Amino acid sequence: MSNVIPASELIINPDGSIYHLNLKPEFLASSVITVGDPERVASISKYFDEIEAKVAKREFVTHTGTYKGKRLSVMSTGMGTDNIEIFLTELDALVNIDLQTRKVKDKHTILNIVRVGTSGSMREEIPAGALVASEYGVGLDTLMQYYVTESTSKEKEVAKGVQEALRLHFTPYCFHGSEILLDRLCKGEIIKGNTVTCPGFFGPQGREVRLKPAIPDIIERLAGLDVDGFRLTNFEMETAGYYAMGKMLGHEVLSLNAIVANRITKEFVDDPAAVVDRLILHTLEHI
Ligand SMILES: O=P(O)(O)O[C@H]1O[C@H](CO)[C@@H](O)[C@H]1O
Ligand SMILES: O=c1cc[nH]c(=O)[nH]1
Repeated sequence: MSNVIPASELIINPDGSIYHLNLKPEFLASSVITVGDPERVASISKYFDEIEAKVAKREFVTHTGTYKGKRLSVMSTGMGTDNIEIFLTELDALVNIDLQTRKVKDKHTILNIVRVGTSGSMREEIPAGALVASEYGVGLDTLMQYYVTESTSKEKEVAKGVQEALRLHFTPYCFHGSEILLDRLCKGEIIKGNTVTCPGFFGPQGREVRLKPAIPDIIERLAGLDVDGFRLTNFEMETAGYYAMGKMLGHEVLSLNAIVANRITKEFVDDPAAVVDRLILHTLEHI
């Protein structure tokens, strides 16, 4: 028998919805497509046969409906792993906690969660316009300093390699995405990669606008890393948080990346929405 989770720890709104996502369990499908940008939710749900629910609070916008008869939720998370921590904790609570009794349910429900996001390539051979499925996510943020995690020896080796390459004062984290979803979605034009998740878009990804990054050669250091054949491919801001939280909470999670920038050739795609749309249509067909 699990303990009652107090009102201050898992917050339920007066209408019975969960605090930040503003959702009730019945509004959530078991397959969820996630995006960073709240406006991207409608650019996916416009392909639905019908939309049964639209809910919004802060950066968390949800549309639930059906695509070719399959029930799906599309949800936005905003940017960064701090948002992903809130997002996945509350998403999991909607299916694995009885919100009336505030107890963990005896039967665990697994969600299929696919991130459809944008990303920058750190490899010349992965051009702007490519689509990448993240096999591993490596987090340069400190979110996992606050959770008790278990990782495989390969994940630990990669994390240590990245720490040494960047001479960081803390250990980054590394987690594998869902094998099941990789098999299902990494096909056609989608290539496999390993994604670095950064706690920012500019300095932490080696961009210099007015401020000097502390690690100005971060791209070269990360792109040059080789841990027994393991190579990093692209930068973004959420994947590692998804993979770590998803594994701890027991869900299938995959991150798909529309490469909009190549940091080596300095290119940015002419029409980012068109690249994202290719990834959206692929995801809707195969999820
Ligand atoms: O396009 P989204 O999903 O927001 O993903 C990427 O784009 C944002 C930065 O522009 C970050 O959230 C990064 O992870
Ligand atoms: O270079 C990029 C492009 C998209 N998103 C990122 O975080 N970085």
